[in-house]
Formats: sequence, structure tokens, C-alpha cells
Amino acid sequence: MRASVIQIAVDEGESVESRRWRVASLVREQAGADLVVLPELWTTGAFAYEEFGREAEPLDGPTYEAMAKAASDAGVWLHAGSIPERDPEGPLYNTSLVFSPSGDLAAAYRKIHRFGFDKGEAVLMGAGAELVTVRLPGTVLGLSTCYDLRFPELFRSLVDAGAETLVVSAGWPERRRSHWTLLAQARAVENQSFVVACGTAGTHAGVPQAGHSIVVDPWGEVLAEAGADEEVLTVEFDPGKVATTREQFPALKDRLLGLEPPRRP
Ligand SMILES: NC(=O)CCC(=O)C(=O)O
Repeated sequence: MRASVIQIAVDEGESVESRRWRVASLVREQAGADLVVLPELWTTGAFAYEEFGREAEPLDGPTYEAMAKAASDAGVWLHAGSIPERDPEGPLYNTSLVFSPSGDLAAAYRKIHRFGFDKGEAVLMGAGAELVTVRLPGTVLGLSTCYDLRFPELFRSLVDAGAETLVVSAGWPERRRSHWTLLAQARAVENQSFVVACGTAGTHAGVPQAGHSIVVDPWGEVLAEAGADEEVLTVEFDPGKVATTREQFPALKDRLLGLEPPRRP
């Protein structure tokens, strides 16, 4: 499997329209890859809270159209990162879109864990409630977005649903870069899965982004890691390594489910 992880720089000097156009042509340049992955909320920037409402679009809005076309022009599976989705009957959602090589929507995932505690995304957007996996030739993707990375139970549930390649589309800040790398490796090791994690570069809303998109194998080895700037990270991996790792070191079979809580004295 050949994957291209497009670590886009999100800076305020570029309009959303120009960035959309630029990203579509970067996706087209990845013809020959099996899977292309984009970051979280790359139209606005994940921390540009004031832009969420202004730039929100329906699921099938301009980003959907541009990315569906780019996926079919390149003939790739495209995880198109996420958009601020305007649901006509509900709140905004942070929604990731996955397109097949013919440009059809294969999946949409609404971010479950919203970042910001009592402000920002956590109050501006609704929470998704559904796990999403996508079957590709050779592997099953499990979808997640940024802050989700801190919640191991989500990833374990994705594995229980058949996921073998855990995709994390993110806008992770430089301030907590060490957590990003550590958590990406932890999710790979504990779930004996590939992790393909795509972040953003640049600075938006005064928040410098970590970059350092990373691809980790089911043994926890880092197969590829980007630097801090805009970059297309390309990597080849053998999806069969998930099955061999799970067979040769069958730790997932030793899970103890349904443990009793401690008794109060
Ligand atoms: N956009 C996000 O979810 C940011 C997450 C983050 O900064 C963190 O978990 O730390």
C-alpha cells in the first residue's frame, strides 16, 4: 500500500478558495498512490474558531465537490480531512470525508471528542456519535480526528469493528507535539495496527502547528515522519503486517473484558 500524507500549511494569508484549489492539485499529483490523507479542518484551521460558522458548508458543498473530483482524477482513495459541516437540522460538526477512486463518498465521520473543554470547538460544534470504518482493498481504515487520539477506547472499538489502519486527521499544536508522537505510537502498539496521522503546518489563529505527520507500523516502528513545514510524506507499507503481528504476538487475545469494579470496604 502506498500512502501520501499531505501536511498542508494553513496560514491566514491564503484564502479558503485558493487553499482548496491548491490542495486539489496536490491530491492530483498523488496519482499512483493507493491512499491519500489530508488534515483536520484545513479550509479554516482547527483553532480558527471564528471561521467555523463563516466557512461551514453542507456535506456536499464546495470542499466535497473539489475533493471528489480530485480523488477521481488521481484514481486514489482520499481521506479528505475534515470540514466544518453545516447540518441544516442541527449544530455544526467537524466531519471527515472519504472518497473512493471513482470520486464517490465512501464515508463521513463526525468527530466524537471535541477539543476545548468549555470553549472553542467543544461549544461551537456538535459531537459525533458513530464509529466509522472503511474497507479498502487490502485493509480496513478506522477513522478518527485529532483530539480523539487521546481516547484509547475509541481506537479499541474501531479495532473491534475490524480496523487495521487507524487514520488520524489532525490540526495538532506545536505546544503538545511530544504527546502527538507518543500517542500515535501508543495507539499503533496497543492495537497492533498501522497509524497514519496527518497534521497541519503553519500558524493560524496565533497557534503554531506541530506538523510532524507520522506513519507507524503495528510494532510501533515509525515508518515515516514529516518535519514542521508543508510536506507530502510518502510511505509504502504491507497491510499484511497487521495479521502477522497479531498472530505472532497475540496480545489482543489476552484482553480481560468485564472486570468487576473494586468493592467498597
Ligand atoms: N483540534 C484538536 O482536536 C486539538 C487537540 C489538541 O490540541 C490536543 O489534544 O492537545
